[in-house]
Amino acid sequence: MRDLAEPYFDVWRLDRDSMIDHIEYMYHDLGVVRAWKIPRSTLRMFLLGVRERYQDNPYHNFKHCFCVTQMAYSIICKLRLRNKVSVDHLGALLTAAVCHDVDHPGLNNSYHCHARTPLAILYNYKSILEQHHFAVACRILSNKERNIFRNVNNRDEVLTNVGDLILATDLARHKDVMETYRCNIDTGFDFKNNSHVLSLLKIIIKCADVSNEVRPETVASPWVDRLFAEYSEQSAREKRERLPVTTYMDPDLVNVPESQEGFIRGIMLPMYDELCRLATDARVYFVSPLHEALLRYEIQNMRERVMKTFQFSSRI
Ligand SMILES: Nc1nc2c(ncn2[C@@H]2O[C@H](COP(=O)(O)O)[C@@H](O)[C@H]2O)c(=O)[nH]1
Ligand SMILES: [Zn+2]
Repeated sequence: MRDLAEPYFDVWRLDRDSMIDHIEYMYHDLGVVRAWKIPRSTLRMFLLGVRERYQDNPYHNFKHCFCVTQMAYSIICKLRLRNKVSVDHLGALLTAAVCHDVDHPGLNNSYHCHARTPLAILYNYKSILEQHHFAVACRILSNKERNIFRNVNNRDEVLTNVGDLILATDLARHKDVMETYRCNIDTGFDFKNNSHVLSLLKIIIKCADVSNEVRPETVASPWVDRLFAEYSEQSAREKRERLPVTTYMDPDLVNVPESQEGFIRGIMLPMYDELCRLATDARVYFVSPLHEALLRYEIQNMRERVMKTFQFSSRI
Protein backbone atom coordinates (compact mmCIF):
# COMPACT_ATOMS: atom_id res chain seq x y z
CA MET A 1 0.00 0.00 0.00
CA ARG A 2 2.84 2.35 -0.95
CA ASP A 3 2.11 6.10 -0.67
CA LEU A 4 -1.51 5.50 0.37
CA ALA A 5 -1.24 8.18 3.08
CA GLU A 6 0.24 10.71 0.64
CA PRO A 7 -1.90 13.40 -0.99
CA TYR A 8 0.12 12.81 -4.18
CA PHE A 9 -1.00 9.14 -4.33
CA ASP A 10 -1.65 8.23 -7.97
CA VAL A 11 -5.27 7.04 -7.99
CA TRP A 12 -5.16 6.36 -11.74
CA ARG A 13 -2.83 3.38 -11.37
CA LEU A 14 -5.41 1.32 -9.44
CA ASP A 15 -7.97 -0.97 -11.04
CA ARG A 16 -11.43 -1.60 -9.54
CA ASP A 17 -10.36 -4.52 -7.34
CA SER A 18 -7.22 -2.82 -6.05
CA MET A 19 -9.35 0.10 -4.92
CA ILE A 20 -11.38 -2.30 -2.75
CA ASP A 21 -8.13 -3.80 -1.35
CA HIS A 22 -6.81 -0.33 -0.52
CA ILE A 23 -10.01 0.76 1.24
CA GLU A 24 -9.99 -2.49 3.23
CA TYR A 25 -6.44 -1.66 4.27
CA MET A 26 -7.53 1.78 5.56
CA TYR A 27 -10.23 0.18 7.77
CA HIS A 28 -7.57 -2.22 9.13
CA ASP A 29 -4.86 0.39 9.55
CA LEU A 30 -7.06 2.83 11.50
CA GLY A 31 -8.08 0.01 13.87
CA VAL A 32 -11.71 0.02 12.76
CA VAL A 33 -11.86 -3.67 11.77
CA ARG A 34 -10.55 -4.71 15.15
CA ALA A 35 -12.69 -2.29 17.23
CA TRP A 36 -15.89 -3.07 15.34
CA LYS A 37 -15.07 -6.80 15.11
CA ILE A 38 -15.86 -6.79 11.40
CA PRO A 39 -15.58 -10.25 9.85
CA ARG A 40 -13.26 -10.14 6.82
CA SER A 41 -15.99 -11.25 4.41
CA THR A 42 -18.44 -8.62 5.75
CA LEU A 43 -16.14 -5.68 5.02
CA ARG A 44 -15.47 -6.99 1.54
CA MET A 45 -19.16 -7.66 0.86
CA PHE A 46 -20.03 -4.17 2.11
CA LEU A 47 -17.45 -2.51 -0.15
CA LEU A 48 -18.48 -4.61 -3.15
CA GLY A 49 -22.12 -3.70 -2.46
CA VAL A 50 -21.24 -0.01 -2.40
CA ARG A 51 -19.13 -0.28 -5.56
CA GLU A 52 -22.03 -1.96 -7.37
CA ARG A 53 -24.27 1.00 -6.59
CA TYR A 54 -21.89 3.70 -7.90
CA GLN A 55 -22.98 4.67 -11.40
CA ASP A 56 -20.61 4.90 -14.33
CA ASN A 57 -20.63 8.72 -14.54
CA PRO A 58 -17.66 10.65 -15.95
CA TYR A 59 -16.98 12.15 -12.49
CA HIS A 60 -19.29 10.83 -9.77
CA ASN A 61 -18.16 7.22 -9.99
CA PHE A 62 -16.45 4.66 -7.74
CA LYS A 63 -12.99 6.09 -8.41
CA HIS A 64 -14.16 9.47 -7.08
CA CYS A 65 -15.39 7.61 -3.98
CA PHE A 66 -11.94 6.04 -3.66
CA CYS A 67 -10.21 9.42 -4.03
CA VAL A 68 -12.33 11.02 -1.31
CA THR A 69 -11.70 8.10 1.07
CA GLN A 70 -7.97 8.11 0.35
CA MET A 71 -7.68 11.88 0.91
CA ALA A 72 -9.66 11.64 4.18
CA TYR A 73 -7.21 8.91 5.26
CA SER A 74 -4.26 11.07 4.19
CA ILE A 75 -5.59 14.01 6.25
CA ILE A 76 -6.00 11.74 9.31
CA CYS A 77 -2.40 10.55 8.91
CA LYS A 78 -0.74 13.87 8.12
CA LEU A 79 -2.58 15.78 10.88
CA ARG A 80 -1.73 12.91 13.29
CA LEU A 81 -5.35 12.49 14.31
CA ARG A 82 -5.50 8.72 14.77
CA ASN A 83 -4.68 8.90 18.49
CA LYS A 84 -6.74 12.02 19.13
CA VAL A 85 -10.03 10.94 17.52
CA SER A 86 -11.92 7.82 18.68
CA VAL A 87 -11.96 4.76 16.47
CA ASP A 88 -15.77 5.07 16.17
CA HIS A 89 -15.30 8.54 14.71
CA LEU A 90 -12.56 7.34 12.34
CA GLY A 91 -14.80 4.46 11.20
CA ALA A 92 -17.74 6.82 10.68
CA LEU A 93 -15.52 9.11 8.59
CA LEU A 94 -14.23 6.27 6.38
CA THR A 95 -17.75 4.88 5.92
CA ALA A 96 -19.22 8.30 5.10
CA ALA A 97 -16.44 8.92 2.56
CA VAL A 98 -17.04 5.52 0.92
CA CYS A 99 -20.82 6.10 0.69
CA HIS A 100 -20.92 9.86 0.16
CA ASP A 101 -21.93 9.83 -3.55
CA VAL A 102 -23.34 6.30 -3.92
CA ASP A 103 -25.90 6.04 -6.75
CA HIS A 104 -25.15 9.62 -7.88
CA PRO A 105 -27.05 10.07 -11.17
CA GLY A 106 -24.60 12.58 -12.68
CA LEU A 107 -27.13 15.42 -12.26
CA ASN A 108 -26.85 17.80 -9.32
CA ASN A 109 -29.38 19.05 -6.74
CA SER A 110 -30.22 22.11 -8.79
CA TYR A 111 -31.27 19.90 -11.74
CA HIS A 112 -33.45 17.77 -9.44
CA CYS A 113 -35.13 20.89 -8.05
CA HIS A 114 -35.81 22.46 -11.44
CA ALA A 115 -37.00 19.18 -12.99
CA ARG A 116 -39.08 18.36 -9.90
CA THR A 117 -37.84 14.79 -9.99
CA PRO A 118 -39.30 12.09 -7.70
CA LEU A 119 -36.11 12.30 -5.59
CA ALA A 120 -36.59 16.06 -5.11
CA ILE A 121 -40.19 15.53 -4.02
CA LEU A 122 -39.22 12.63 -1.74
CA TYR A 123 -36.61 14.73 0.05
CA ASN A 124 -38.57 17.97 0.06
CA TYR A 125 -36.03 19.84 -2.14
CA LYS A 126 -33.35 19.79 0.61
CA SER A 127 -29.93 18.09 0.23
CA ILE A 128 -31.70 15.77 -2.20
CA LEU A 129 -28.72 13.78 -3.42
CA GLU A 130 -27.00 13.61 -0.03
CA GLN A 131 -30.16 12.23 1.61
CA HIS A 132 -30.38 9.72 -1.23
CA HIS A 133 -26.73 8.63 -0.82
CA PHE A 134 -27.33 8.03 2.89
CA ALA A 135 -30.54 6.11 2.22
CA VAL A 136 -28.75 3.85 -0.30
CA ALA A 137 -25.94 3.30 2.22
CA CYS A 138 -28.51 2.27 4.86
CA ARG A 139 -30.13 -0.11 2.38
CA ILE A 140 -26.77 -1.78 1.71
CA LEU A 141 -26.06 -2.02 5.44
CA SER A 142 -29.48 -3.57 6.06
CA ASN A 143 -28.14 -6.75 4.45
CA LYS A 144 -26.74 -8.86 7.32
CA GLU A 145 -23.77 -10.04 5.25
CA ARG A 146 -22.84 -6.44 4.45
CA ASN A 147 -23.53 -4.86 7.82
CA ILE A 148 -20.14 -3.69 9.10
CA PHE A 149 -21.90 -2.22 12.18
CA ARG A 150 -23.32 -5.57 13.29
CA ASN A 151 -20.97 -5.91 16.28
CA VAL A 152 -20.71 -2.21 17.18
CA ASN A 153 -22.20 -1.36 20.59
CA ASN A 154 -23.31 2.19 19.80
CA ARG A 155 -24.18 1.53 16.17
CA ASP A 156 -27.11 4.01 16.15
CA GLU A 157 -24.78 6.84 17.10
CA VAL A 158 -22.18 5.77 14.53
CA LEU A 159 -24.80 5.55 11.80
CA THR A 160 -26.18 8.99 12.73
CA ASN A 161 -22.66 10.40 12.43
CA VAL A 162 -22.23 8.76 9.01
CA GLY A 163 -25.48 10.44 7.90
CA ASP A 164 -24.44 13.85 9.25
CA LEU A 165 -21.08 13.61 7.50
CA ILE A 166 -22.66 12.72 4.15
CA LEU A 167 -25.13 15.61 4.52
CA ALA A 168 -22.20 17.96 5.25
CA THR A 169 -20.89 17.34 1.71
CA ASP A 170 -23.81 19.37 0.32
CA LEU A 171 -22.13 22.63 -0.72
CA ALA A 172 -25.35 24.45 0.20
CA ARG A 173 -24.31 23.81 3.84
CA HIS A 174 -20.74 25.03 3.27
CA LYS A 175 -21.02 28.33 5.15
CA ASP A 176 -22.63 26.77 8.24
CA VAL A 177 -20.13 23.89 8.43
CA MET A 178 -17.17 26.28 8.04
CA GLU A 179 -18.50 28.74 10.65
CA THR A 180 -19.06 26.04 13.27
CA TYR A 181 -15.58 24.60 12.81
CA ARG A 182 -13.91 28.04 12.73
CA CYS A 183 -15.68 29.03 15.94
CA ASN A 184 -14.50 25.81 17.65
CA ILE A 185 -10.90 26.51 16.60
CA ASP A 186 -11.12 30.18 17.63
CA THR A 187 -12.44 29.32 21.10
CA GLY A 188 -9.98 26.43 21.61
CA PHE A 189 -10.51 23.10 19.88
CA ASP A 190 -11.28 20.32 22.36
CA PHE A 191 -10.80 16.72 21.19
CA LYS A 192 -12.87 15.54 24.18
CA ASN A 193 -15.87 17.54 22.98
CA ASN A 194 -18.01 15.40 20.67
CA SER A 195 -19.47 18.33 18.74
CA HIS A 196 -15.98 19.79 18.17
CA VAL A 197 -14.78 16.46 16.78
CA LEU A 198 -17.83 16.15 14.54
CA SER A 199 -17.22 19.65 13.16
CA LEU A 200 -13.65 18.58 12.35
CA LEU A 201 -14.80 15.37 10.63
CA LYS A 202 -17.21 17.43 8.51
CA ILE A 203 -14.37 19.68 7.38
CA ILE A 204 -12.22 16.63 6.63
CA ILE A 205 -14.84 14.94 4.44
CA LYS A 206 -15.55 18.25 2.69
CA CYS A 207 -11.84 18.91 2.08
CA ALA A 208 -11.44 15.36 0.75
CA ASP A 209 -14.52 15.71 -1.47
CA VAL A 210 -13.07 18.68 -3.35
CA SER A 211 -9.42 17.60 -3.16
CA ASN A 212 -8.57 17.12 -6.84
CA GLU A 213 -6.46 20.25 -7.06
CA VAL A 214 -4.40 19.22 -4.01
CA ARG A 215 -3.09 16.34 -6.12
CA PRO A 216 -0.27 16.66 -8.67
CA GLU A 217 -1.29 18.17 -12.01
CA THR A 218 -1.09 14.79 -13.80
CA VAL A 219 -3.55 13.27 -11.33
CA ALA A 220 -5.82 16.32 -10.98
CA SER A 221 -6.17 17.28 -14.61
CA PRO A 222 -8.17 14.19 -15.76
CA TRP A 223 -10.57 14.81 -12.86
CA VAL A 224 -11.14 18.40 -13.96
CA ASP A 225 -11.84 17.17 -17.52
CA ARG A 226 -14.27 14.60 -16.16
CA LEU A 227 -16.07 17.10 -13.92
CA PHE A 228 -16.63 19.48 -16.82
CA ALA A 229 -17.69 16.58 -19.10
CA GLU A 230 -20.38 15.68 -16.56
CA TYR A 231 -21.37 19.35 -16.26
CA SER A 232 -21.65 19.54 -20.03
CA GLU A 233 -23.99 16.51 -20.09
CA GLN A 234 -26.20 18.14 -17.46
CA SER A 235 -26.35 21.45 -19.29
CA ALA A 236 -27.25 19.67 -22.58
CA ARG A 237 -30.07 17.91 -20.75
CA GLU A 238 -31.27 21.18 -19.20
CA LYS A 239 -31.40 22.72 -22.66
CA ARG A 240 -33.25 19.69 -24.08
CA GLU A 241 -35.78 19.78 -21.28
CA ARG A 242 -36.11 23.58 -21.40
CA LEU A 243 -35.00 23.96 -17.79
CA PRO A 244 -32.91 26.88 -16.50
CA VAL A 245 -29.36 26.21 -17.73
CA THR A 246 -26.64 26.18 -15.04
CA THR A 247 -24.22 28.70 -16.54
CA TYR A 248 -21.04 27.33 -14.94
CA MET A 249 -21.81 23.98 -16.58
CA ASP A 250 -22.52 25.26 -20.07
CA PRO A 251 -19.51 24.46 -22.30
CA ASP A 252 -20.43 27.46 -24.49
CA LEU A 253 -20.07 29.84 -21.56
CA VAL A 254 -17.61 28.30 -19.13
CA ASN A 255 -13.90 29.03 -18.98
CA VAL A 256 -12.35 26.07 -17.15
CA PRO A 257 -9.09 27.68 -15.92
CA GLU A 258 -11.04 30.71 -14.63
CA SER A 259 -13.53 28.44 -12.94
CA GLN A 260 -10.72 26.46 -11.27
CA GLU A 261 -9.00 29.64 -10.14
CA GLY A 262 -12.25 30.79 -8.54
CA PHE A 263 -12.91 27.39 -6.94
CA ILE A 264 -9.43 27.16 -5.42
CA ARG A 265 -9.53 30.75 -4.17
CA GLY A 266 -13.13 30.77 -2.95
CA ILE A 267 -13.71 27.26 -1.58
CA MET A 268 -10.55 25.18 -1.33
CA LEU A 269 -7.92 27.51 0.14
CA PRO A 270 -10.14 28.94 2.91
CA MET A 271 -11.21 25.42 3.92
CA TYR A 272 -7.73 23.84 3.85
CA ASP A 273 -6.34 26.90 5.68
CA GLU A 274 -8.84 26.33 8.50
CA LEU A 275 -8.19 22.58 8.53
CA CYS A 276 -4.44 23.04 8.90
CA ARG A 277 -4.81 25.39 11.88
CA LEU A 278 -4.92 22.14 13.90
CA ALA A 279 -1.47 21.12 12.63
CA THR A 280 0.32 23.91 10.79
CA ASP A 281 3.13 21.59 9.63
CA ALA A 282 0.54 19.78 7.46
CA ARG A 283 0.20 22.89 5.29
CA VAL A 284 3.12 21.66 3.20
CA TYR A 285 1.05 18.63 2.13
CA PHE A 286 -2.27 20.32 1.44
CA VAL A 287 -1.99 24.12 1.19
CA SER A 288 1.30 24.41 -0.74
CA PRO A 289 0.10 22.23 -3.67
CA LEU A 290 -3.03 24.38 -3.84
CA HIS A 291 -0.95 27.54 -4.17
CA GLU A 292 1.02 25.84 -6.97
CA ALA A 293 -2.20 24.89 -8.79
CA LEU A 294 -3.56 28.40 -8.29
CA LEU A 295 -0.41 29.92 -9.76
CA ARG A 296 -0.65 27.58 -12.78
CA TYR A 297 -4.22 28.70 -13.46
CA GLU A 298 -3.40 32.38 -12.88
CA ILE A 299 -0.61 32.18 -15.47
CA GLN A 300 -2.89 30.32 -17.89
CA ASN A 301 -5.66 32.91 -17.41
CA MET A 302 -3.27 35.83 -17.78
CA ARG A 303 -1.88 34.32 -21.02
CA GLU A 304 -5.41 33.90 -22.38
CA ARG A 305 -6.28 37.52 -21.53
CA VAL A 306 -3.10 38.77 -23.23
CA MET A 307 -3.83 36.65 -26.31
CA LYS A 308 -7.39 38.05 -26.48
CA THR A 309 -6.16 41.62 -26.15
CA PHE A 310 -3.54 40.96 -28.83
CA GLN A 311 -6.12 39.41 -31.20
CA PHE A 312 -8.50 42.32 -30.54
CA SER A 313 -5.89 45.05 -31.11
CA SER A 314 -4.59 43.38 -34.29
CA ARG A 315 -8.14 43.51 -35.69
CA ILE A 316 -8.47 47.30 -35.24
N1 LIG B 1 -15.31 24.05 -10.32
C1 LIG B 1 -14.96 22.99 -9.56
N2 LIG B 1 -15.89 22.41 -8.77
C2 LIG B 1 -15.50 21.36 -8.04
C3 LIG B 1 -14.20 20.84 -8.07
N3 LIG B 1 -14.13 19.76 -7.24
C4 LIG B 1 -15.37 19.63 -6.71
N4 LIG B 1 -16.19 20.58 -7.20
C5 LIG B 1 -17.61 20.79 -6.88
O1 LIG B 1 -17.86 20.36 -5.57
C6 LIG B 1 -18.84 19.36 -5.56
C7 LIG B 1 -18.43 18.35 -4.52
O2 LIG B 1 -19.48 17.58 -4.14
P1 LIG B 1 -19.77 16.08 -4.65
O3 LIG B 1 -20.18 15.39 -3.38
O4 LIG B 1 -20.86 16.25 -5.67
O5 LIG B 1 -18.54 15.44 -5.24
C8 LIG B 1 -18.85 18.77 -6.98
O6 LIG B 1 -20.08 18.27 -7.37
C9 LIG B 1 -18.50 19.98 -7.79
O7 LIG B 1 -19.64 20.75 -8.06
C10 LIG B 1 -13.25 21.47 -8.91
O8 LIG B 1 -12.05 21.10 -8.99
N5 LIG B 1 -13.68 22.54 -9.62
ZN1 LIG C 1 -18.17 13.65 -3.98
